[in-house]
Amino acid sequence: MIQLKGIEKIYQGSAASVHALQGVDLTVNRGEIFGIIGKSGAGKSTLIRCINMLEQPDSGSVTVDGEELTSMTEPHLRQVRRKIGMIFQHFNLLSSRTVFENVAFPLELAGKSKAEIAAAVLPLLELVGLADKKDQYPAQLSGGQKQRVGIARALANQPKVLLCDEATSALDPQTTKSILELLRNINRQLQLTIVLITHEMHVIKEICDRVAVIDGGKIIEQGPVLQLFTNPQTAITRDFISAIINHDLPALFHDTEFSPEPLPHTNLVLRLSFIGRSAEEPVIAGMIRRFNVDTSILYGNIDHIQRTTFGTLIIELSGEQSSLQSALHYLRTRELRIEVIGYVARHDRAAG
Ligand SMILES: Nc1ncnc2c1ncn2[C@@H]1O[C@H](COP(=O)(O)OP(=O)(O)OP(=O)(O)O)[C@@H](O)[C@H]1O
Repeated sequence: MIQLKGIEKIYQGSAASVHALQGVDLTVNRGEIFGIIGKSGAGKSTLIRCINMLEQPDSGSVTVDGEELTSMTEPHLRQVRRKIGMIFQHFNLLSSRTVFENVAFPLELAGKSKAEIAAAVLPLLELVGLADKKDQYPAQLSGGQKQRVGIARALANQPKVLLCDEATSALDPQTTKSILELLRNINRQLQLTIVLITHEMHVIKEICDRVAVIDGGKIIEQGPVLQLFTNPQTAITRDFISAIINHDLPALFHDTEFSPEPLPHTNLVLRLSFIGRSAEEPVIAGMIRRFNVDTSILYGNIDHIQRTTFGTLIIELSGEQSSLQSALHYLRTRELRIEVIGYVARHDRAAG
């Protein structure tokens, strides 16, 4: 649906230039919700604005629904842009227009008649749950309601793609949740392809199918959201995820030295990651039953990404080295991801 190839963007400043995008390749499939996450200054806004050519790349190609945008004439581009809706962090509503008139605005620009406009706007206001606010002005609305107007306005020309530029960053957690639910609903109902940028991993976790991580103008990692959460490849991704899943060791271990190899009188500390059905299997109970090891659970978390269960456990195993190795071998045969954190000197706290 959307294909970016070799996108480069350099901003020329008076003192220095900024290489904001460096060879970005990205493919967004029809009907999916694709998230782009990155820190401040990573290049997210520049990237999303290249998709509808609000920002002109210096080189590379942008293809949306089969049309290449970078070589288009301005009038042709204006037409194509109608099929790409956009919503913004600060809503960008026209304060002197009512809710109805804000949503009607893009239809007026497209030359629609009054009757056509009335027929289009009211169902959109129903869709976003604001039919009763149609005669109010933006100043009379809450942040969440303003973003709903922004969404209705973005949908007015029946776009195939919706770009969301930090659409929930100015909203409180509860309102964020309801706006994300609305985006998920319209994605399904209208088979709308959605691209969103954010600096918050919980937004990605809540609604995205796939995600790309951008840093210093480059895509450093991308894939299905579940894969990224359960098997992050870069420190930056792990950092984002740690806002949701604790990948750090418990404070108890902060001053502990781990040996990568088993030594006499040491316990084994493991991080186990469970995905899907394996999260529901009694793996730990099975291990304890088979091998003579004591097990302390130091950290545990079970969560859901969309409808898939996943979890993380940090456990400390105590026992004879031969039993620890047998237990480790057993765990490795299960459908889990096992990370050996290391071996620690045996102490009093094991087997809680
Ligand atoms: N119009 C501009 N002129 C010069 N430099 C710019 C311009 N717009 C962005 N930049 C620079 O390009 C880089 C990428 O900026 P961009 O706004 O795309 O990042 P971002 O990830 O969206 O950041 P934020 O989350 O803070 O908005 C930054 O170093 C920024 O300072």
